[in-house]
Order: sequence, then structure tokens, then C-alpha cells
Amino acid sequence: MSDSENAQITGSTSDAVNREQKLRLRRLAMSFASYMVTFSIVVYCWVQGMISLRVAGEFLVFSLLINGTVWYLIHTGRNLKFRDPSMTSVQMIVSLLPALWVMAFLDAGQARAVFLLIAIVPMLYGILALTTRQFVVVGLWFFAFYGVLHLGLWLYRPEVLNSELEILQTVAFALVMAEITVIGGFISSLRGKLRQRNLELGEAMEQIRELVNVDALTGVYNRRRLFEVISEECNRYSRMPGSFSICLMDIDHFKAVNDTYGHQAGDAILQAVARSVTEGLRAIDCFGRYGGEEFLLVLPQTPLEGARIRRCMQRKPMAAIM
Ligand SMILES: Nc1nc2c(ncn2[C@@H]2O[C@H](COP(=O)(O)OP(=O)(O)OP(=O)(O)O)[C@@H](O)[C@H]2O)c(=O)[nH]1
Repeated sequence: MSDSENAQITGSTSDAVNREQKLRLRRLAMSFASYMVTFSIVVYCWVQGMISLRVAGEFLVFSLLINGTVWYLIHTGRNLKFRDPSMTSVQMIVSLLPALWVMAFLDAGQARAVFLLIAIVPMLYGILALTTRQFVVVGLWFFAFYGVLHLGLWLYRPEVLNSELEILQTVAFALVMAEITVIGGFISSLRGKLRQRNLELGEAMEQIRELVNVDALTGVYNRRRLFEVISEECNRYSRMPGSFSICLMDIDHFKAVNDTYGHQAGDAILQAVARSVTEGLRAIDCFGRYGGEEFLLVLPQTPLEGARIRRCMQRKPMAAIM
């Protein structure tokens, strides 16, 4: 692979990485917005005297810390070292912490249920990215945190627990999480298949593009591509006058070769001629089969004199190229 091809591939890879990083920052902005929506509910709870100003402030600090850390990791590119640079599972799991903190200070079980409802939102972020297994892991973390909250409430504030309501909420929460896990897993497997199909389609398109431009027998450009190149050169010439040359090459007495040695031997000669001429070309030259035993060479930025020199270089007896 040439240096310029390597540079092109490196360039397009870094473009793709930049695009993905921008997408991650946009997703982070959306996630921060949903933290702030929850914060507005936290503020309402404070206004209604359900929690203290300190707890509402702590929710805000936790939210800023979580989002600030994720922003820092993406902004500095440190996230690229992780197995999942989007940190989807981690972001989903930690997003529950500020809400759980507020829930720990709420007296009314119904009010805690509101935050449980909000906790479902981060699960939606994973629907397009996580596999069923990853969903299950996130769900287990959610339940571990939820269990710790209840353990704390049972130990320190048992008077705020209403066991019937808590069981109802926990079961409903578990069922909704299970449903999201199944739907999310299904969607992400569909996306995986779609990505694979796109990849195969891209490869097939690449092959078709090649077949459309290449002569099947000799592997050099075909007449269609040659006309395209000539038209491009004419356009370039009209914008920026310079010079380009076109050499039409013909194998002498080729019919006699076919008649004497057979069609297969003729084919082998056409292939050998194509190989031989291609070897001596510059990267900008374009060589192709015009038809039958005729070939055409397009030499950009080459005046007639240069083309004559090249034509002499290419003019060889058949024995010399076989
Ligand atoms: N083996 C082979 N022969 C081909 C192919 N395409 C065209 N030909 C043959 O090329 C020959 C061209 O014959 P002519 O146009 O008379 O060319 P020539 O015999 O080289 O005569 P001059 O050009 O005047 O020297 C014909 O016999 C075609 O059958 C091909 O793909 N493979």
C-alpha cells in the first residue's frame, strides 16, 4: 500500500473517530438535559417541603459531577481507551445514584415512586446500544442500588416504609425493567444484523464499482472508464490549460496470432501486453483496453514530445514481454 493510501486511510479513520466523539458529546448533552428535568422535580419537592435545600443541592452536585466527568473523559479522548468508549452501561448505572439519594430523604412512598419512574428513562438510552446481557447487568445494578436504599430506610427510617406499597413498586419496577431488557435486546440484535448487511452491501458495491470500470480479461481499465478519464482531462484542460496526451496502441498482426496459435494464446498475449505497459506507468497515467487488440493510454500533464518518448519505451517486440 502506498504512503498516500495509508495517509488517506488514517485520515478517514480519524474523521470517523471525531464524528463518533461529537455524537457522544451530543448524547451527553441530551442525558444532562434529562438530569435537569429530574432536577426540576427535585426543586418542586424542596418547594413543597418534602426535602431540604441541602438534599436538592446535593442532587445538583452529583449530577454535575457525573456529567462533568463523562464530558472530561470524552473531551480529552480518554474514553477511547475503554472497551465501550460511549460508556453507555456505566452512565446508565450511575444516573440512578442522584435520584436514589433524593429518594432516601423522601417520607412518602408515592413520592419515591415518582423517582422510580424517572429511573426508567436512562434505560431508554441503552436501547440502541446494549445487548440483552448488558441490559441484564444494568438491571441488576439498578436493583442492587434499590436494595441498598431500602436496606438503609429499613435500618434508619423504618417508619416511612409501607411494605405493601414498596412490594407493589418493586415488582412493577422489576417487570418494566424486564420488558425494556427484552425489547432493548431485540432492537440491538436487529441493529447488529443491519450493520452486518450494510457492511456486506458496501463490499458488494465496491466490487460492482470495480467490475464496471475494469476489463475482465486483462484487468486494466475498460473503454467506459477510459472515456470517463478522457472527459475529466478535457474538463481539467478547459479550466486550467496545460497538456495531456492520448496514445492508441495496437498489436500488429494479432489476427495471425489467433489463427496460428489459437484464441487462448491470443488472450495470454493481451494479458501480457496489459501487464507490461502497466508496469512502466506513473500513478497519474491511465491505461485501458479500448477494444479487441487495441489499448489506450491517457497521459495527464504530458506534452506530445513526452508522449512520443513514452510511446517508444512501450514499443517492444512480443517476445520481449512474454
Ligand atoms: N484472443 C483474442 N482475440 C481477440 C479478442 N478481441 C479481439 N480479438 C481478435 O483480434 C483480431 C483483430 O484483428 P485485426 O483488427 O485484423 O487486427 P490485426 O490482425 O492485428 O491487424 P493489424 O492491426 O492491421 O496488424 C481479430 O482476429 C479478433 O478476433 C480477445 O479478447 N481475445
